Amino acid sequence: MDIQQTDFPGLIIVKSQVFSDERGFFKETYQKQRYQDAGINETFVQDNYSHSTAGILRGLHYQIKRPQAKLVFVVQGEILDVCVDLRKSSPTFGKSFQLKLSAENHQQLFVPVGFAHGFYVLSPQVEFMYKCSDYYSPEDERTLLWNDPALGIDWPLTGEPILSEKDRIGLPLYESEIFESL
Ligand SMILES: Cc1cn([C@H]2C[C@H](O)[C@@H](COP(=O)(O)OP(=O)(O)O[C@H]3O[C@@H](C)C(=O)[C@@H](O)[C@H]3O)O2)c(=O)[nH]c1=O
Repeated sequence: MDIQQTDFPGLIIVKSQVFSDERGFFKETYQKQRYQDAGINETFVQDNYSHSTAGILRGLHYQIKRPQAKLVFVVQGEILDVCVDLRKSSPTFGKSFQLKLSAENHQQLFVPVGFAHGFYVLSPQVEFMYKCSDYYSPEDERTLLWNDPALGIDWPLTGEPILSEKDRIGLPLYESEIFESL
């Protein structure tokens, strides 16, 4: 397993070993001991799966009282994954991290608690999967505005992104709740 630390404390890029043969390939997408050895100690309690088509933008989401660490990866297609650090005492507070995740590059991103998370779909179809360290809690969910100029995120848009109503009316950083004690 290949582990790459980022400049954002706790945000880790993971690539499992891919075993290819004439039938295709095999890889482990989570293995408790190996991921713990890589510094991912969370207990995951929920697995999620979404399907999206080109031009869809989901996010930027976080739960404020029941924050979720996430282990995210793409099973089909390609996305630009974006995480914004909302941990007040973090050296990268308010900054965004971007990474292309695809079925082809086999990368996963471990997003620790304290980040808002979202992605933009780059391919015709995307199958996206992720593990979460806490349960979905809709009343606790917050949406950070994807195009808040203060975030300076360079989304590689090919037109107007397709958004949910919730995401269209997200709040800019200066009006958003942040993680005061992280
Ligand atoms: C996230 C989630 C949604 N839902 C329901 C609520 C709603 O009716 C429907 C669609 O929800 P959403 O519009 O929030 O789905 P979506 O925009 O895909 O939300 C996800 O976005 C990415 C970027 C994340 O980081 C995830 O944590 C999650 O917030 O699914 C659940 O039942 N459980 C869940 O865990």
